[in-house]
Amino acid sequence: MPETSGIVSNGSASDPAPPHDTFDTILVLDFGSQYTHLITRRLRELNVYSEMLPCTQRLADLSWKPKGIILSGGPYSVYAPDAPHVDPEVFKLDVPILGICYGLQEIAWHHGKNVLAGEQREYGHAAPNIHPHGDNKQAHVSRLFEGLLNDMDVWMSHGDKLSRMPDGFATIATSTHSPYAGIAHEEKEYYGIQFHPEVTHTPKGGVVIKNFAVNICRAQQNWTMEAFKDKEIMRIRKLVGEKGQVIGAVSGGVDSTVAAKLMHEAIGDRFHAVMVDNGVLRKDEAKQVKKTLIEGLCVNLTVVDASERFLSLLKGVSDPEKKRKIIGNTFIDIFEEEAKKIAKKAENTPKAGKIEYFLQGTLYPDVIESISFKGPSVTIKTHHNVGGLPEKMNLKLIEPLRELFKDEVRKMGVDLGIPAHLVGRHPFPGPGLAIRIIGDVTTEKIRIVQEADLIFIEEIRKAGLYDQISQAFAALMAGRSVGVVGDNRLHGYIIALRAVVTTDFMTADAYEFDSAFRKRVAGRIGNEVQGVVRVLYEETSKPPSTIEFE
Ligand SMILES: Nc1ncnc2c1ncn2[C@@H]1O[C@H](COP(=O)(O)OP(=O)(O)OP(=O)(O)O)[C@@H](O)[C@H]1O
Ligand SMILES: O=c1[nH]c(=O)c2[nH+]cn([C@@H]3O[C@H](COP(=O)(O)O)[C@@H](O)[C@H]3O)c2[nH]1
Ligand SMILES: NC(=O)CC[C@H](N)C(=O)O
Ligand SMILES: [Mg+2]
Repeated sequence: MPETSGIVSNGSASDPAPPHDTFDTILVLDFGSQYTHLITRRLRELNVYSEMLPCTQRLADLSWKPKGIILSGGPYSVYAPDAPHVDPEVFKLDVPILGICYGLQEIAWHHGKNVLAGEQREYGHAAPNIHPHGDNKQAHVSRLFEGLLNDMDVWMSHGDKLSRMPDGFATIATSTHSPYAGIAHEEKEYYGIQFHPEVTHTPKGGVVIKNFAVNICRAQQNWTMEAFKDKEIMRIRKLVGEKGQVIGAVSGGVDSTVAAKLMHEAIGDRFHAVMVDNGVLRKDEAKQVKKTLIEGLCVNLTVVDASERFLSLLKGVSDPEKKRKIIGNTFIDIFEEEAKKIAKKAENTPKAGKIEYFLQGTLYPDVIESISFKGPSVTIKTHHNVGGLPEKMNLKLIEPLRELFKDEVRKMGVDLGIPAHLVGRHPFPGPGLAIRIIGDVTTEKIRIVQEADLIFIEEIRKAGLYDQISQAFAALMAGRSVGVVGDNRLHGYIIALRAVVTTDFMTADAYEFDSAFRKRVAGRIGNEVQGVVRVLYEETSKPPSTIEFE
């Protein structure tokens, strides 16, 4: 990934003022816990800016100084030969450190290798006792637990424990199974807790995180979406320069629309959005996106109608991975062609220079996997990938949303004046209906799935359910089934409907419609979509299923 790829870069020469230079920043070092991203989340809810980096981050490579460091939990045992450890320089930086679970054990390990496997694992709820510490006359509750009472409800998930207290540390909390549920070295401002304050199962966890970040690290609470947005616009302006041009792929989805609007605010018409009609979009999507982006948001947009090109390449292809690769590669070819055309046009305009950057709407969850020190996990599905593009075209990436979660991006969208119905849209995958049609893709099948999808979404909106559902769509099943239409036999198609509720799209539950709703939609699709004889509802959760159908 190029150095300038986004705002988590450690600050390259061409990267004027990344947020960690402008906002007090808490550095979260990730040991691979499932909850690490929640720590950054909780901090931002406090208006404290934070960045997450792999636990193996070398401090010498960091161009900025954090206000404090949080060491996350992780699945390893610190005493195992291959266990990950932080750069020892972390302990020479003279900033407060909070260790959570593995992080606590890592602090202890660094101070005397005193961690071992416990006899009893501790999963779930616990109610630790908060201990006053200090000498007898001046015993006080640790600053980490200020404002908290005993028997606070916390969530634990560990099997290892400290064998003894590291030198200079004191116990600040105990629980039935954890004599070292909380430890502190108040002079050095090092704190360790065995429980997870970042999860919602620890209701007062936010207070612990606030005590650490605001009271102990003295981080200013000035990170707001508004301030972030304004600073990001300034940063992009400086980065791109007075004449630089930027190209970006937009789909009409939330992420690329917000990124495009932000880029337009920053550099106006020197930003060129390109939307590809790949023939497998939802009904009238290309027309609608054009209207929204050009008329509604004044963004400079070219819609490339490449539907015939895509459909001829997809002809006879049934394997979903092959479909994804064909679509991904053709996307890349088309953007490359468009970038050349735009560059050629710009040759004659004195106000604009060459195209140097490529805009992507990458979000934080997309990044977590790739920056976790464990490295990317196995490929379940090849996500259509515009990431191959900048390298091939010699462009540098700009990813202004790289630090944000979807709901934060939606908030930024609203701040940028994008209408709520657009920022609230359900996600739609780049390979589109091609992966919602099982088997080969034909124009007839595309028509059927588009019409069924339109009815399903229309009814969901009418019932006022759209915002309660994270993603809903129609898919077309393989094979045919016999129906009877107007006294005739019809060997027709089968539509499946899927609606899920999820926060991060990594796991999901089926949304439960009432039977009147289900009958109404099935009835409408059967009657109105020619060729359909059967409508099924799919209710498997993810896992074991996935959200898309292929
Ligand atoms: N038809 C398309 N034309 C141009 N670019 C596309 C198209 N489909 C997808 N992309 C690009 O792929 C990126 C990833 O797609 P993805 O669906 O994850 O995001 P999105 O469409 O912006 O938002 P959402 O997740 O809400 O659908 C988009 O941000 C966009 O850059
Ligand atoms: O832009 C995208 N390009 C893709 O190739 C792609 N594949 C799946 N998805 C979306 O990702 C989420 C999780 O989907 P799955 O459970 O099917 O993996 C769901 O929201 C899917 O719609 C994609 N989005
Ligand atoms: N959640 C964690 O960080 C667990 C840490 C360590 N693996 C333990 O079992 O104690
Ligand atoms: Mg999309």
